Amino acid sequence: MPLVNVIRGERIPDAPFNLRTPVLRLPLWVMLLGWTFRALARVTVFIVKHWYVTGPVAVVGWLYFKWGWAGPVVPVVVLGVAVGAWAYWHQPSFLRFAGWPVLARWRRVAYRRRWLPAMTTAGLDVRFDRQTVVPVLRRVRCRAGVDVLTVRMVTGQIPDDYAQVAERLAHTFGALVCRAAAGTRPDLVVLTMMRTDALVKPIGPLPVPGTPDFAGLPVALQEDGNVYHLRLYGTQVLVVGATGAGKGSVIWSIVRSLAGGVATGLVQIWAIDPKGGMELGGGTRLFTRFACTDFASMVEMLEEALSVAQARTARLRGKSRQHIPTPDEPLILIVIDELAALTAYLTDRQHKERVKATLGLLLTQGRAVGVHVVAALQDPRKEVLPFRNLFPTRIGLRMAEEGEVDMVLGDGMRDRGALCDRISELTPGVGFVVLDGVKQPVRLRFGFNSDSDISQLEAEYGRPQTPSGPTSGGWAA
Ligand SMILES: Nc1ncnc2c1ncn2[C@@H]1O[C@H](COP(=O)(O)OP(=O)(O)OP(=O)(O)O)[C@@H](O)[C@H]1O
Repeated sequence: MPLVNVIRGERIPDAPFNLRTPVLRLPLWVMLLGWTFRALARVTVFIVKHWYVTGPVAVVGWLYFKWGWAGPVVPVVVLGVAVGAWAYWHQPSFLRFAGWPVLARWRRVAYRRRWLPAMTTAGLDVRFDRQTVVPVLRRVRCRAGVDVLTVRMVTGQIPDDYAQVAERLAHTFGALVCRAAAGTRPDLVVLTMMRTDALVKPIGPLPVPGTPDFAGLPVALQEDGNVYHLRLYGTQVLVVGATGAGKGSVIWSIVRSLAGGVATGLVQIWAIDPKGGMELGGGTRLFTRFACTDFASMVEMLEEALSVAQARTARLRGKSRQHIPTPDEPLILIVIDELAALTAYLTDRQHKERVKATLGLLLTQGRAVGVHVVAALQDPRKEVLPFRNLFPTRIGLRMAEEGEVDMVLGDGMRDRGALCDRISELTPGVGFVVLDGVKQPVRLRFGFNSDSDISQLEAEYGRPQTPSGPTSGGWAA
């Protein structure tokens, strides 16, 4: 083997036996001695490598030899009872130190059995120096419903090669979904195999924080069971999803997470619901301003928000780069359900031009001075929303077409696992988001606020309105 032709990966022999032409003539006893040493070395390596099986078998054998049947039976029963009690009384530590590691060992054997055909049929094997080289399965870890495989890639491969065939790998290994992400070292890729879906069941409304943390609002549950915190500071949020995808649940989850601030005056929510108030009309006392039928008042609201943002910018220039909300100068959140109604479907040309002129400036200037926008949209095409790229935070719910995913979440995100077009119609509120500094999209489900939850939220945190002459379908406080 020439030392220069070495690449990472597991080499697969081409034939069951590789016969080499003899170059040295050795006596039979030397050959026998060599084979014996080799066999002994292999047995020793096997015993040490599989200590978790060979160790207990040796102990049980020794006990049997010493005391007959009673020898192994009594300790095995005592151990079984102790493990059962541990699992019953403290399941988290049992799972962490015993349950998951044992399952991971077992699963590793199952993955190893199917590894070579899986890598070959997925096109992840490499022909090099007249040999087949496949990626090495380094480690398997298990969590509830998830297997995490650490794989050492063959030289020349990148994590995106695995992301592109992730669906094949999921079917091959019997997982619901497989996601590929870069590992902790450049030569490693991490494959996450989802065995069960933690997001199948709807999630109820999350608790309302007394004082909202604008750097992390609790709005959804991630598939690993952690709460997803949305950062509002310094950003604008776009929510894209087909009809019935649950855009309303995203909006209400955000409103809910800010309700504590609404009650204390730290937050003002200005709501625009061009669909006649069907979505947001249920909780109007949470909104300082609300417009739902009159497009002129919607445009005026946007223009007023822009003038607030510009006045704050002029005041803070050279003093601070981030506005800190106070009851005197609250954070303003403009919520728009169906943004395309203002940017594309509006028939009045004049209004449309005013929206375009205002929105672009508002999105760029507002985020540093506490004037934020959360907008929902069904159709993410450029002709519908020219401002897509001005929303740093984008949430993708169920989408109608494959091509829309990268359009919303960024190039290559569908390959990296954001399968928005595959989200079931039966799971509204499920979506993907790309977190700051993380290349892989995160799957989550937003909490669902029923009509009675919204009424309760309004009753608890809403403020009495002081309409200064209601505009048609809305008012200004
Ligand atoms: N997070 C959720 N969990 C469970 N069910 C949900 C969730 N979000 C929405 N739903 C259900 O799906 C239905 C449609 O949701 P929603 O109205 O929010 O969709 P949408 O995307 O706003 O649709 P449209 O664009 O047609 O208004 C709701 O009536 C509700 O029953």
